[in-house]
Amino acid sequence: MSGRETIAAVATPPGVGAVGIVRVSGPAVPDIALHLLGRLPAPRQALLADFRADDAESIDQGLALYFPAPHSFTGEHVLELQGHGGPVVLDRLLARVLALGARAARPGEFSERAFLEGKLDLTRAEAIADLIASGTEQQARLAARSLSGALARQVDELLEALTRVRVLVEASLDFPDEDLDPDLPSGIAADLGRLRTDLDTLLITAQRGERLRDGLMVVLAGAPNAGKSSLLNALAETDRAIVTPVPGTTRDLLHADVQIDGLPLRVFDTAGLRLSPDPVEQEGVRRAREQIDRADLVLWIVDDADQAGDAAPPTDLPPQVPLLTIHNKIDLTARAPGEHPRADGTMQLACSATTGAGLDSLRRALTRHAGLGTDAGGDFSARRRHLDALRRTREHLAAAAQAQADAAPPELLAEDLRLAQDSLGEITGAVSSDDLLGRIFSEFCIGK
Ligand SMILES: Nc1nc2c(ncn2[C@@H]2O[C@H](COP(=O)(O)OP(=O)(O)OP(=O)(O)O)[C@@H](O)[C@H]2O)c(=O)[nH]1
Ligand SMILES: [K+]
Ligand SMILES: [Mg+2]
Repeated sequence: MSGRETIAAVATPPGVGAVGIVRVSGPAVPDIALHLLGRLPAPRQALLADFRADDAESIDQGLALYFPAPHSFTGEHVLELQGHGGPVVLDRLLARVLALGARAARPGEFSERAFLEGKLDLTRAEAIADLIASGTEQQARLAARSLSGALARQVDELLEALTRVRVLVEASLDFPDEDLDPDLPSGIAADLGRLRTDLDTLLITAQRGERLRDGLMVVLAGAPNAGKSSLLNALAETDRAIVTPVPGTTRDLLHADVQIDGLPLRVFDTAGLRLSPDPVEQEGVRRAREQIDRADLVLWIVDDADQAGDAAPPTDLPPQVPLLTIHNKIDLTARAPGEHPRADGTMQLACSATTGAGLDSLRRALTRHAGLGTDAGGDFSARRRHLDALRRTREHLAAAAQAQADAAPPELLAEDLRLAQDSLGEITGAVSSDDLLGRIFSEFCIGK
C-alpha cells in the first residue's frame, strides 16, 4: 500500500445539496488532514473543523472523519470531509486536497482499492454499482443481496467443492504408485456429479438475476397493421409509437422501458414483416429481423379479425428465440381474452390493444417467461460476466466428467478441473486479470 498514490474525489452528485462529501484515500491522508484541519481527527469520530486554504483562510466548515488503515472502506487511510453541498465550494475543497498531495480518482477507483486490499470481492463491488444504478425496487433488493454476499458465498462453496475434487485427482497424479483407495474413481465421479448439479442450480438463479438487472428484451413482431405499435403504447401506457390504419406505418425501431411487478422490460416495436418495394420499408424490415435475432422473447402479433391473414409466424424466424403468439383486436371477434392452451402444449394469448382486454394475462405471461413469477428468496443480481464464467465452468466440468467416464489419463481430467476452477474464480476475483478489473471498475461513478 505504501507505494500507492493518494486519491480524492467529490463523492456526492453534482449540483446543490445540503451536504457535499470529498473522499480521500491513501498514505498521504494523515498529512493532508494535518494541513487542512490543523490536526488529525480521532479515528472514526466526527470532528467539526474549518477546512483551511493555504493562506489559513477557511474554505468551508464541516465534519471530518478519519478512518485509519486497515479499518476503512478501501483498507487504506481514508478521510471524509462533509462540507456544504455547493459545486464551487466542493471544487475548491477538492482542489485544496489535490494541492496537498492527492490526485483525482478515476471512476470506481475507491472500490477497486477496496477489492485490491481484500475488503470486497468482485461480486460485492459490482453490487455497489448495481445498487446505485437500480431503477426498480426489485433491482435494488437483489443488488443488496449480492452486496451481502449471496452470490459470492455460493461461488465460494462451489470453489471449495471443486478444490476437493482437484486434490483427489492431483493425488492420484502425484502418487501413481502408492496404494490409492480403489474407490477413488467412483468417489471422484460422484463428487463431480454433485458439483455439476449445484453449478446448474446456481446458473439458473444467476440467469434470473441477470434478467432482473438488465431487463428482458421483448420484440413485438408481425404482419403490417396487426397492432404492434398499439400494443407497445398499451404496455408502456404512453403514445410512444405512431398508430395509423395505414399498413407499413412503423419503419424505425422504437422501444419503451416498461416495468411489470418490478421486472424491467425493454419492449421494441418493429416494422411489419412483408415484402415491400419501398426501400425505406425494406430497411425497416431488415432492422426488425435483426432485433428479432437478439430478443429474449418475440411476441408474434396476429390481427384476429383478419380472416385472410395467416396466424402462423413465418418459418424463417430464428429457432432459438422463444416466441409467443398474441391474437390482437379480439374486440372485433368473439375470442375470449387471456390464455388459450393448444393441443401441442403451447400457449397463445388473446387481447385487445384498444379495450385493454387480456393485457393482464399478457403481463403475467411476460413475468412468467422471465422465470420471475415468484421471488425465490435466494435471488441476487447477476451480470452477463457472471453467466459467461458459470457457463465456461460448466463446459469444463462436462469435459472433466467425460474424461472421467472415458477413463482418460488423469492429466486430462486434472487440466479440465483446473480450467473450471479458473473460470469460476473469475466471478469473485479469486482469479483475475488486470484487463477484467479495468473493465469492471471503469463503469463506477467517481468517488465510489
Ligand atoms: N379494433 C381494434 N383495432 C386495433 C387494435 N389494435 C390496433 N388496432 C388498429 O389497427 C390499426 C393498425 O394498428 P398499428 O398499431 O398501427 O399496427 P402495426 O402493427 O404497428 O402496423 P405497422 O406499423 O403498419 O406494421 C390502427 O388503425 C389501430 O387503431 C385492437 O385491439 N382493436
Ligand atoms: K399501421
Ligand atoms: Mg406500427
